[in-house]
Amino acid sequence: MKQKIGFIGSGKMAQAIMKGILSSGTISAEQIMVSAKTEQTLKTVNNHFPIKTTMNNKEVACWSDFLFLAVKPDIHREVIQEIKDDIKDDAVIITIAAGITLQWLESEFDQQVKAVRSMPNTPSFVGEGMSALSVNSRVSNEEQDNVLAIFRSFGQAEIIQEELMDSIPAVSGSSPAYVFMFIEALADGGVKNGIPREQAYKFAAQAVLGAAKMVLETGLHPGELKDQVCTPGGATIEAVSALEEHGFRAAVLKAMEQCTERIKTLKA
Ligand SMILES: NC(=O)C1=CN([C@@H]2O[C@H](COP(=O)(O)OP(=O)(O)OC[C@H]3O[C@@H](n4cnc5c(N)ncnc54)[C@H](OP(=O)(O)O)[C@@H]3O)[C@@H](O)[C@H]2O)C=CC1
Ligand SMILES: O=C(O)[C@@H]1CCC=N1
Repeated sequence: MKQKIGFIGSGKMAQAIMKGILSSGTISAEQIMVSAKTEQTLKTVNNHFPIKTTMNNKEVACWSDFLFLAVKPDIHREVIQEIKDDIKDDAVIITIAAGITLQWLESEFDQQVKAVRSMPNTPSFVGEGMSALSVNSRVSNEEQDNVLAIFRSFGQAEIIQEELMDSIPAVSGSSPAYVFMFIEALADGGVKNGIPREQAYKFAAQAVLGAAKMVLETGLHPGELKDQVCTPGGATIEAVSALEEHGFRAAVLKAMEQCTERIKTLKA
């Protein structure tokens, strides 16, 4: 791919994407330019990635064929006001922000903008991202393929109906946070029983990675995979029983409900 990719905002999510893109080798460092609010962040970015950086959002806007808006939802309006007259006529604008809709982007840019709404996640950093994307009618099939190629360079990506976008953070955008909590808790339990902490993290994280791969690669129902671990009258079913008793699944569903409620309030 030869196009130029810009990022306005270089925080945690943008840096995860940059790392994933560059590690894939699909896009070279010369094809990426980023901006941020502070010089401190751009210095950090430059320490990790040999890419162009600037404090000037307009410079990124007029340079980019694919322009990521990687700022928080409530910063989108001020950034768009600043850059909207500078973007290329055929630029594809990609927001990664929770709650920012395609219709809102179209109205804020006040022109026939090509817009993509996306929800990536931080495992993009290691090339294992999961991103959901919706595009507006002005994005051509070829442009959609290019956007998918960018997102697939750092993990998996799928187009979904925009109506479902508010529900994606709870299941894949935010969920790495709860999975990290789960891994931390597993490791704490191991440490409690005397396993050295570093080994406990490794055993816990590899068990989560392996379990996820089993779901993705066997095609078996997660319940069936769970059943395969539970030896009748054995130890695992005791753990499963205790998790049910303490509302494990209900806690996850409640967390997701609250996450989705919050997304609705983040709409600009
Ligand atoms: N973190 C995550 O796991 C995910 C986040 N997202 C979305 O990504 C977006 C960013 O989140 P996240 O990376 O976590 O947040 P961060 O706070 O880490 O990053 C925000 C970035 O925006 C920059 N910024 C703020 N104001 C401006 C401005 N006026 N012009 C240019 N840059 C500006 C900040 O600059 P500086 O660093 O200099 O202050 C910072 O680099 C959000 O919209 C969020 O919904 C989506 C999926 C997952
Ligand atoms: O916490 C947030 O609002 C963002 C959206 C998904 C992950 N982080």
